[in-house]
Amino acid sequence: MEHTPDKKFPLSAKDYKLYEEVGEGVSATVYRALCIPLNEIVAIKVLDLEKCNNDLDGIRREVQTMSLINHPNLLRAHCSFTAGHSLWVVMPYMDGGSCLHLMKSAYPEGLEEPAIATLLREVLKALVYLHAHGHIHRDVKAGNILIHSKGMVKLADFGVSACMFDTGDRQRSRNTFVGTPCWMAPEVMQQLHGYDFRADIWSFGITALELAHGHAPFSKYPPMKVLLMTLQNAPPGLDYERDKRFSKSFKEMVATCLVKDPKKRPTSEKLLKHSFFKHARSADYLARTLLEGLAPLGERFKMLKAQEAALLVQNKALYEDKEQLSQQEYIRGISAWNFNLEDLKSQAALIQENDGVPNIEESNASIKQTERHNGSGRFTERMSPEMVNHSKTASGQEDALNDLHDLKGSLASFPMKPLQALKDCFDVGEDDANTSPSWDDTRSDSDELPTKSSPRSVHQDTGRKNDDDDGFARSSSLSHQEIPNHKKFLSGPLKQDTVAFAKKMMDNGDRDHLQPKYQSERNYSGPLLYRQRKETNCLSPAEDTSEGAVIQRKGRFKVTSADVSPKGMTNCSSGLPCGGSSSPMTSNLAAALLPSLQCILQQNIMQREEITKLIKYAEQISGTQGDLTEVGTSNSLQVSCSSTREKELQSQFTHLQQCVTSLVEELQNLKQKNAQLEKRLNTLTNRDKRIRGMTRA
Ligand SMILES: Nc1ncnc2c1ncn2[C@@H]1O[C@H](COP(=O)(O)OP(=O)(O)OP(=O)(O)O)[C@@H](O)[C@H]1O
Repeated sequence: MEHTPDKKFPLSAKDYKLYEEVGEGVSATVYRALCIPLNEIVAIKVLDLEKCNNDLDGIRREVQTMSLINHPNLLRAHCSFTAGHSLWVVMPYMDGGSCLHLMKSAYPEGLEEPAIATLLREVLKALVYLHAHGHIHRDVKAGNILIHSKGMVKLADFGVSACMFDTGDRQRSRNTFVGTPCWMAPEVMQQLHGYDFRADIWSFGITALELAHGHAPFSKYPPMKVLLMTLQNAPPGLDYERDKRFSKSFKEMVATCLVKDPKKRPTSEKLLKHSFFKHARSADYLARTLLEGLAPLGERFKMLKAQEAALLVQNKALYEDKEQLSQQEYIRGISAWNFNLEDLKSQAALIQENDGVPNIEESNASIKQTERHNGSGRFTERMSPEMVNHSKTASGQEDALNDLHDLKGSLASFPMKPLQALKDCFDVGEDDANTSPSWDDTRSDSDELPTKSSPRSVHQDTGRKNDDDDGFARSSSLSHQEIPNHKKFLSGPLKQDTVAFAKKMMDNGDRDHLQPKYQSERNYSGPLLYRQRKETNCLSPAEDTSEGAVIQRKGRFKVTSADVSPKGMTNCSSGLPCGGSSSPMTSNLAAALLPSLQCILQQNIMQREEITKLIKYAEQISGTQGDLTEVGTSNSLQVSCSSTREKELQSQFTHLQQCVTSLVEELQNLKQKNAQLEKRLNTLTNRDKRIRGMTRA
């Protein structure tokens, strides 16, 4: 399977015999094949050029890169040629398949650390080579790490790679979104200053997490959300609790890769020296621990594909309505995925149209545990029950609204240039069954692969497949559904659509219900500072005290008071008449006063409780109101504050604010009286004691 430069691979389709399908990509199908003259098993990637008419440059680049590179950890093409409407790329057959397939069929919960270290070290070596030669891979992920049954590891798929020394048109390719969302570095998404090889280091870190968990972080979310989460959330990483089985050095290695500032990420060369890679073992170890006992790749592929197809049938009824939405998501999940804001809007609009199903998704820990893997494709996402539920649930609405809010926030740091670039929606093209190459379905006698029984066969994992999807299982027959043009290229200003959508959501009265989750669920890092401000509910030292101390802050509203602190109370009493200077009183009088003083104290306590309750209630109302007002003032949503409900809430809030203020005043008065009475009582008690003492004497 190693690249053999001396061997001349024939440049004609007739010299190859295609066997079973072993993989599928966006516009390509990969077959195990026999090179007849050389009697050698190879893999042939058949690209339908008619389907790739938008990306011929990408294909040319892939083939060019694949033939020029020369590194044991990079998949190099033997040769390539056209056959009818197709381009055939002949390459070494990696009979273990991709790491993604491997996990899907045998290790759905992820791999063990030594195996991960071994695989990643090999991938890193490939990256060192690529980066040193001025290439950025741009699509590092488990789906592109291929393994051979002898344990060799190769990084594949240069479909979206770019040369850092490119100029002109090719340089422009570094100013567009390429890659697969979950693995994509924030700077690639943002495109503020372009990006370099360090984008691969981010993807490498994500791949490490993918291998550790069996799926990439955020993989259960639709692309819009992945984009927002990557930009706004703290970088993902290995969790102290959840990932106890992994070493500190593994956690550290992942953390060094997943730093949002690309300048702070290590180079591939430096990363290779990280102590984590000392845990790496031999190729033989990989072969023994990962591949032994597995069914041949073609069988595993077939099995997974059948499972995905069954799932599609199972969910057809639910799914039908969401055809376009899911289709679009599916399209986006693949490599060379392109963001399209117009498309995102329509996706949000589609989500919004559904309602009524309770939100079960995000709070459900078991679902979290069985997060689906989107992998390099989104085939199962479009049909898994979870996905269907996602689009049907109230949480879908909620997420959509939240995402639109977030999108608005992100736009501040989101340059206009990429937004324009994004308008070219990735186009799947039309289905054309006639362009498929002819191939032989039977296994050849000359097949190099040993047929082994599979103790860890795909059957083991049937139950999980609902949640665990994979690009690998995309069926050409199923994936080629047409997207109507109006869905492919939606036009119209972003603002209007989002406003309409957000407004509808608000008019439905959903906002109140949305807020608590909206606030608790997010990790507001990044540009959305207004949210952090919103959540500030205590007085900071820098707080403006001109209006009095802020005792509560929600949104743009503040509840202020002259001074309600205990210290303030003491000060307040200082100017009041002191009981000590009053006329002499007998011990009997003091005793008579005691019960009424106790009563006042009791009342005071009860009133205090009432006020606390009212403050809490006012906080809730003001929090909601504050949020809505922020939405109302935002540029992108431009929600009008004039709805009746909002007015009602506003007057309620004002009323409550007044109540709170008067109650606070009342409380202060009572406290002052209380303090006075306490002082008088003390004086009387002292006087009483003195009198008693004198009497005794
Ligand atoms: N040489 C090979 N040997 C064995 N399997 C392969 C080989 N090349 C590719 N495959 C399988 O075929 C799948 C699709 O191939 P590839 O990634 O090149 O297509 P693609 O169109 O670029 O896909 P994607 O959009 O997911 O990146 C791979 O994920 C892998 O499982």
